[in-house]
Amino acid sequence: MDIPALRVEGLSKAYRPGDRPAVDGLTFTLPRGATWGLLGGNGAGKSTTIAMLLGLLTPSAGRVIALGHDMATDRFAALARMNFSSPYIALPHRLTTVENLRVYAHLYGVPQAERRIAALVEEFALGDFASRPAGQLSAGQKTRVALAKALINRPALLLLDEPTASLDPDTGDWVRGALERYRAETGAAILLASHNMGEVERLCAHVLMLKGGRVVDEGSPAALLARYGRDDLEEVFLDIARGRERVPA
Ligand SMILES: Nc1ncnc2c1ncn2[C@@H]1O[C@H](COP(=O)(O)OP(=O)(O)OP(=O)(O)O)[C@@H](O)[C@H]1O
Repeated sequence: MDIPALRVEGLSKAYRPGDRPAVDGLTFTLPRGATWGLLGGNGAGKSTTIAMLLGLLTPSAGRVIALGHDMATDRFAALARMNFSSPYIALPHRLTTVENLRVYAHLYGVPQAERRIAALVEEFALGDFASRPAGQLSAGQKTRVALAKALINRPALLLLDEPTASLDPDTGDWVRGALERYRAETGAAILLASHNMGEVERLCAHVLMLKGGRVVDEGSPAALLARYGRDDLEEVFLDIARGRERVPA
């Protein structure tokens, strides 16, 4: 039987008892080798979802099965084959780019770590600031180091929270290409939370539209465009955010 990259069942989180849940009964199955998008306005529950998928935040209810491992009971087996990048989690700022990559390579037990680091320095063009402390890098440079860190253990499941948010359009485009290549070469699955509709249209086979912690619509970008009678995902997003009815089929 083919084990999906991620199975999420009835996942919910209320930060305080009695609060409206930030994530409310999320259920989906991410197949291996697919890139899916998690879209939603500010406060829709994307980061809370990703934090629960990584086991950083304990769900109030529901289950996460990552690469066949239940995150509640068998988290470390899954985490060894997962990785992530998030603008909310800083790299140790006194360590240089390469020292950071060495620390993470060690944590993940990456074989032939120096070769892997050299390949990532090359791929993400980190050479100019390889010996500079992470705390002295620009936001865009930090993002590239964080993405290199996210790929260090060749993860089978990659969770990306706003992976290109601080990048200029050219670098953002190039990072999207690198992610596509990584997925094509390794068959990894990627879940991507993003506000960038162009990015989601380009990378994602399927999109979950979140509002108030719930999936209010989902489908391939093409199916969503057709369903709402729109030309781009930005318009679909605005329709959903503003509660406009979809165009009748
Ligand atoms: N640590 C926390 N304590 C209490 N409430 C929180 C906490 N973190 C997030 N929330 C609330 O949970 C809800 C979902 O927030 P979350 O950060 O998951 O949304 P998001 O979709 O990632 O938003 P954004 O696009 O703004 O990053 C929001 O109402 C937010 O205020």
